[in-house]
Amino acid sequence: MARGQLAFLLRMCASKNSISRAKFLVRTQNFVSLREFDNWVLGNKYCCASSYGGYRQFSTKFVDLFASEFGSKNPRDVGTYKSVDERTSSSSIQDGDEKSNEYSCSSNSSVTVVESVEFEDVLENRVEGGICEVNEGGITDLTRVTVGEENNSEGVLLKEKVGKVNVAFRDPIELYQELCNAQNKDKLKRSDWQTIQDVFFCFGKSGWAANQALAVYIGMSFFPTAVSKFCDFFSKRSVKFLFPIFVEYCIEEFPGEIRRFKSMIESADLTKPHTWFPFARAMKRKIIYHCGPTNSGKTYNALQRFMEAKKGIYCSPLRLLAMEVFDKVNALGVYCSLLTGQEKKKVPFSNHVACTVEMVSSDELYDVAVIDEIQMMADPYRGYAWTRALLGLKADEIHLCGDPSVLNIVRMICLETGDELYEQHYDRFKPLVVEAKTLLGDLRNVLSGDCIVAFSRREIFEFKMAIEKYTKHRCCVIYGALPPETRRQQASLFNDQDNEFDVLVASDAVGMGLNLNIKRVVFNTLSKYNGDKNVPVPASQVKQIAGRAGRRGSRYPEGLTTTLQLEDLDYLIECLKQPFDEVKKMGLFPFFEQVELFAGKLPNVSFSRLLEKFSENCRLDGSYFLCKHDHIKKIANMLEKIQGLSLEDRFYFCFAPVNIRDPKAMHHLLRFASVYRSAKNDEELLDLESKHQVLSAYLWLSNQFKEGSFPYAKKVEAMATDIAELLGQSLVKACWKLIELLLIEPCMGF
Ligand SMILES: Nc1ncnc2c1ncn2[C@@H]1O[C@H](COP(=O)(O)OP(=O)(O)OP(=O)(O)O)[C@@H](O)[C@H]1O
Ligand SMILES: [Mg+2]
Repeated sequence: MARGQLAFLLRMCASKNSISRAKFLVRTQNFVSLREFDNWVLGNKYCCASSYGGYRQFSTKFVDLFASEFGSKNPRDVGTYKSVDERTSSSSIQDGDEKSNEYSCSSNSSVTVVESVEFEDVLENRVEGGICEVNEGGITDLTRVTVGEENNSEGVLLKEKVGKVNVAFRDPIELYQELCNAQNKDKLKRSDWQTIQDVFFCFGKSGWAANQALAVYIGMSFFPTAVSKFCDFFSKRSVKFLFPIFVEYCIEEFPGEIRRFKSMIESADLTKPHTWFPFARAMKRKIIYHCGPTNSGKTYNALQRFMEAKKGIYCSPLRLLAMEVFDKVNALGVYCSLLTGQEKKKVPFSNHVACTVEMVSSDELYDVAVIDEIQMMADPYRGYAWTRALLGLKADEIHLCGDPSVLNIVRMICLETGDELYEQHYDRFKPLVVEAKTLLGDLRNVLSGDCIVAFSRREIFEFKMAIEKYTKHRCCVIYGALPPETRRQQASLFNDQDNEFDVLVASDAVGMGLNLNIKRVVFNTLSKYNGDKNVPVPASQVKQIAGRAGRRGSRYPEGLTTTLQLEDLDYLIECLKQPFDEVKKMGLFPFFEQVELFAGKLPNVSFSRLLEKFSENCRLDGSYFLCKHDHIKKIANMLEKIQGLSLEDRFYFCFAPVNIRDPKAMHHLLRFASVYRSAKNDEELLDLESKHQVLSAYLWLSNQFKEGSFPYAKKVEAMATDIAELLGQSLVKACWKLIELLLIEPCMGF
């Protein structure tokens, strides 16, 4: 950079509603400081709109004035300014590799406009995309500059500050002022202090610097004192001071590296997720938010519209709830299929489907969609599925059922998507009553219609056995690890009045939306193991679980709740009293295609490392967070050693619903992944061959003996076909076999 010149960027916004902007790198010449340049701008009656970091932003008006000063026809065209060069330029500056076109302007000052697309390109992302801060969920935009709606009537570009501003973009002069006022608590290390002393020693000895200082009336004799005081000042604030210069340096010296990183960051761009679904955006969707506490009729009302529709989809947070809706709707004569990660029950002639929210497809077109428990958008692990459903469902009418915690966020989404939002507010049918007496720690106080809530499988069975031993009650059990069919069977056994099973012992798997014949919810404890330690159950979850008591239409329309132990009662009351917290962010997770794009920028990296890198570098808008994915990474790590799986295979294997804390389940997943692809060596091929022989033997036997003696013939036939196909694939890639055999049996003359 030529001495005495300061480089800064003039960002000029173009017309309202247009995203194209004129971009200039402007160098002041003969201006001592940016401030002096500002004065020149103001002196020339140009309107200096605002400053952005170390750069100046100007309104469209300024661009026009600036253009007319230099005779440009089109103020938004960099090239036009350049062409003015012939008429007004007084000289040309050669500064490093950059060609600068100098334009004379007023008095004895001049401005240099340098077209610097590369440089601009690098900066654009940072300035336009906002200033980013890395946090747990990737990079979040803290500052956004939006052109268009936020241009006020004077054409002044407004900066929407969402958080603190990164010093990289600060004007050194402003920064200096701020540093002067700041109370500095940073302590330098001894070695850093020594380094700074050395630098200032050289500076103090520099004849050039002393000469330059004379120009601002710092005499030669005072110069060493000034340098020493400045050294002191600087040493306490050196990091922030140096940073803007560091940024300038990096941009000039490492454009390639910066461009590479930029492209990696861009491929991990999760901003503006509503634009990922152009078909849904092209629709004018009507969103109806059924907002209220548990047992207030939200799902019921949404389902009325679902059943009336020609084609509908119901998205549930739980398999059991999807099944409940599937049963209910079919019983009412509306043909409805069931789709969960594990089950596909296609009901002939059905136009309706009840599914778990992860199974939602944004390809199909629906008249009515219901997304139940919409507040789950904020769930740290699964939130992305609700966010995707809300943004991506192609339905004319979408009914959201949930508590008020995400109402504001849904309002914001609807503004972004352009969907119409209607709100319907509900109150609980009958208040939930807390029983102050509790069970006093004695399971003999269990009554018919009680649901005892425990958070571990072991406790669930202990309670079941104790209750059945010491009372006349029989218990059904529901917990997450039970297959959905078994859960459903247990739920209907409990709901059914004509049997002795009148008590339910359950985990939080009964927590959402279900309608069971529960009179009283009794919490065994209100803390839960989170994989690391015991933590209090969040109030929102306590409310959900307690809300299972006294459902309208059940045998007990008035609900009670209490605890097993007296000491837990206060926390229960506290939870039920707590208002719904407003949720500020919703979950997001990349689609496979996004991960694949990112993988292209980072070849030869393991899948779990890729996910790690993605979460470190992804960019998110302020109202989103990246969903936790430790469980996915754990599976990815386990599958690392399996050769030959494609990135897509790995991605979907990692989403398999296995309990990562269950070694058996993990072992089997590993085995499934190992045999998923064709056999990789002779041993595996032999294994497939002998499996096929066993299956063939079964089929042979089933044909020899009377029907029914070998009942699995159909299944076995399907398995045999699969294995035959796998064998075929393996043989196509069987070059290893030849090599191995050649090594082992060279004498056989292959
Ligand atoms: N208008 C109604 N007529 C008859 N039954 C109703 C009506 N509204 C709701 N119910 C019944 O009341 C019970 C609770 O309703 P619903 O499941 O809609 O509550 P919810 O607000 O969705 O609760 P949660 O937040 O727990 O999911 C259900 O069994 C439902 O069938
Ligand atoms: Mg509901």
